[in-house]
Amino acid sequence: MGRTLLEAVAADAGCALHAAIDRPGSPLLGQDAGAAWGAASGVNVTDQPAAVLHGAHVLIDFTRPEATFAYLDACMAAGVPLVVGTTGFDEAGKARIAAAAKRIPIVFTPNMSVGVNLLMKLAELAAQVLQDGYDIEIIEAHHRHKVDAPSGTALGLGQAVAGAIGRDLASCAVYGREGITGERDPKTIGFATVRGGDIVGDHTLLFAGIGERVELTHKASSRATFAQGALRAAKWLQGRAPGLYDMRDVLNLN
Ligand SMILES: NC(=O)C1=CN([C@@H]2O[C@H](COP(=O)(O)OP(=O)(O)OC[C@H]3O[C@@H](n4cnc5c(N)ncnc54)[C@H](OP(=O)(O)O)[C@@H]3O)[C@@H](O)[C@H]2O)C=CC1
Ligand SMILES: O=C(O)C1=N[C@H](C(=O)O)C[C@H](O)C1
Repeated sequence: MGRTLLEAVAADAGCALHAAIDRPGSPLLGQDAGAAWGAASGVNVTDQPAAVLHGAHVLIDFTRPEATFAYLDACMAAGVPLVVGTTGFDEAGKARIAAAAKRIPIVFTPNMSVGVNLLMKLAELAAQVLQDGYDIEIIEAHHRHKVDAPSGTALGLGQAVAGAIGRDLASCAVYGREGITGERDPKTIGFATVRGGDIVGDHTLLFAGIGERVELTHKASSRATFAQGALRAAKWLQGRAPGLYDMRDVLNLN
């Protein structure tokens, strides 16, 4: 995503690259951020967020939770808004982001695409209509390099559905099945994960009833859609009060 973001910034006349940050020890440190695809950006990659954030309008983060926490601290110190696309946080990690959002404006969202955020909205409506007599399952597929499962988007979909029909996701989620599982409990929400090749990101929300089923599916075919969403969120954050926002706020879907 870092590279896709750099390409998106370079192509957007409304954006300018201020800094490019990678982890300590990265072989890219000190190199021009555009070197990876042969387009000089004039900005060298650094592992020192605190040193480069002053003067930035926003930091966009697609990394790992432990890196996000370091960027949260640096953004709070510099008073810089933050867009967090990283997934894989536990409840304590999410609480840490929410606490930081009392001091700086943060957009925190597992999926920056317009289509998935519309899907979240449609999911709530579908769940309200189909909550009785339909088994709810969420199936996601991603590339072989993805390290967290289920995807942040799948969990977000589960949260949206559970919230819409008054179920507690923490107690009704079933993450995969194996062996003699017994019959399906109708109140559960099931998750299934596929990992392989270069799948950019597929999500299906399935309502399976007797005699019919409804499937709501989103398929991302390019990571550019996530980068475009991140830039949209970054622009939307300018001048916002501190607070925890998500992509549905940015897209006016809430
Ligand atoms: N919200 C959304 O729309 C989307 C969210 N994502 C999420 O974004 C995250 C990144 O995805 P992706 O780009 O595919 O992952 P990659 O593994 O390709 O990239 C992660 C980057 O973070 C760096 N990194 C890892 N650990 C640290 C650390 N401790 N400190 C600083 N940097 C670190 C990696 O450096 P190095 O390679 O040198 O280890 C790498 O540059 C994932 O959580 C993914 O789920 C992805 C796409 C869309
Ligand atoms: O890791 C990815 O690639 C993606 N991660 C996000 C997630 O976990 O939901 C969003 C998107 O599907 C791509």
